[in-house]
Amino acid sequence: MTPVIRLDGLARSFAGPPPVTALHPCDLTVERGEYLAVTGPSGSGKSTLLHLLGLLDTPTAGGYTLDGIDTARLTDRDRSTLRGRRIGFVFQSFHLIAHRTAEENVLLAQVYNRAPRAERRARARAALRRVGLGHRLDALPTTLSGGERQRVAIARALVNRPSLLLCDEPTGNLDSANAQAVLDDFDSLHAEGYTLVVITHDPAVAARAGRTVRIRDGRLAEAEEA
Ligand SMILES: Nc1ncnc2c1ncn2[C@@H]1O[C@H](COP(=O)(O)OP(=O)(O)OP(=O)(O)O)[C@@H](O)[C@H]1O
Repeated sequence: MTPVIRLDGLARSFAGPPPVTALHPCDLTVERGEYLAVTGPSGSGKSTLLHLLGLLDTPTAGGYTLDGIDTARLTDRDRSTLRGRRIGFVFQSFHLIAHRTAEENVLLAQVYNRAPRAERRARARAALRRVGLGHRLDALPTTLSGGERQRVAIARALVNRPSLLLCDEPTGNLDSANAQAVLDDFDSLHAEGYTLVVITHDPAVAARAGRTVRIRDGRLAEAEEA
């Protein structure tokens, strides 16, 4: 089966001054259905890797194949379409649109799927019900708790049935009960066959993933089994 992610010598430097190699050439394969944690101290290169994996940035060397598609060959527009259709993002600070309801936030994520509006609305509601928010469809983010906001973000990330769920410190702004609820959601998504990559500095979050890679000073290495 085609891996979801294949990195071949992927690297990112910044010209500076001073010049910085944020990510040294790295190889990584993530198979469909894997649950991978990426850990590393502050400044190690986690965000740099996240931006590359999320097609939000382009590498200075090496290749990234997503779902068998060589991303280096794509135009900016095709990269955006690929990102919109195949990657679901969950960020630490939720990134919801403040003046739109939960349902509208999830609806708006579907600009890249060509379903009719009624179907998109039905999908948005189903995604919100899936994360236990069927009763808060019309709520504005400001009226939701942090845990509820993150569950709206998860519904938004899922609504296009992405190949990859890319999560950046997803529990970083949550209390421990809400963090557990989000991690439980990730477990069930993993059980359903979703591919998850979770970037975190929290060992308790990483411990939930089946596999961990570590970044240190821009170098990626497979972590030993705990
Ligand atoms: N746009 C940029 N220009 C120059 N240097 C950069 C840029 N972005 C990141 N860096 C440098 O690359 C290195 C890796 O940064 P990165 O943000 O990926 O680390 P991180 O592991 O995500 O850190 P944190 O956990 O604190 O967010 C750092 O030395 C950083 O200063």
